[in-house]
Amino acid sequence: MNELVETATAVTLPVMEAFYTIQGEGFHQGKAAYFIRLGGCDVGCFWCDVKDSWDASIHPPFSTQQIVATALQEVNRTHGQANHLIAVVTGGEPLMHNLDELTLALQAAGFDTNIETSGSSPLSGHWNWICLSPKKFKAPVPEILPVANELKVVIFNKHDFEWAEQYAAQVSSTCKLYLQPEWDKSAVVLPLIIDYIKANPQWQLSAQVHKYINVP
Ligand SMILES: C[S@@+](CC[C@H](N)C(=O)[O-])C[C@H]1O[C@@H](n2cnc3c(N)ncnc32)[C@H](O)[C@@H]1O
Ligand SMILES: Nc1nc2[nH]cc(C(=O)O)c2c(=O)[nH]1
Ligand code: SF4
Ligand SMILES: [Mg+2]
Repeated sequence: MNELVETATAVTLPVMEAFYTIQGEGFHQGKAAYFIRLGGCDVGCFWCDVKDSWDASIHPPFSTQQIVATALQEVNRTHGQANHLIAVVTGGEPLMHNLDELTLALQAAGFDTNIETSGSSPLSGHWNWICLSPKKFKAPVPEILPVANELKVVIFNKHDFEWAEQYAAQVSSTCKLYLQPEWDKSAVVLPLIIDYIKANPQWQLSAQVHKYINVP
């Protein structure tokens, strides 16, 4: 008798680290959030603050079931339930992976799903919140612009304001607008950002608060 043997391979994703902390950036800054940092990035920002994430092959693969079980275990230990607690999927560039299964499983477990992305790979996943941080080194795919909930542009020098406006013109009218100083250039660019926001109050400051309060 010929039988079809189902060889369903579980989806696995390279996980660099996962941690429960305070969201330090953007619209949800200050809220408790469980971060899942996936390995792999093909964008190559020279000022990236997590370059160890770039090579996916050095980060061990985990099934979505394992990732979600670990998330539930961690938040249950500290909080008691996942009900609408934010799970932030970041990286690396998380959209290098198909995130449909992970986000469905996170939502089924009760989490809200938020993503931090450069938008440079095709959009996948089911998201409660999309934070788009476009990069000059690999442009976002056009389909992510109208669905971004938040546009967060890293400012490295004075020319980046004009570049930020080009993206602000392409996102939806409800998309929140943030300027974030490149961490090592903060002394120079933070005063420029403050002046810019005072003159253009549709923009807000995102200051990477986690780096000031020393949480992951
Ligand atoms: C490490 S990235 C990972 C997610 C995705 N690859 C991206 O770039 O959006 C997370 C956030 O940190 C920002 N970021 C990375 N390096 C930074 C730096 N040196 N200073 C300020 N923000 C930085 C990115 O722009 C992004 O908004
Ligand atoms: N606390 C905290 N907030 C963050 N917001 C975005 C982060 C990221 O690296 O994606 C990040 C991070 O690494 N830590
Ligand atoms: S896209 Fe994100 S993870 Fe990739 S190099 Fe740029 S900041 Fe780093
Ligand atoms: Mg970070």
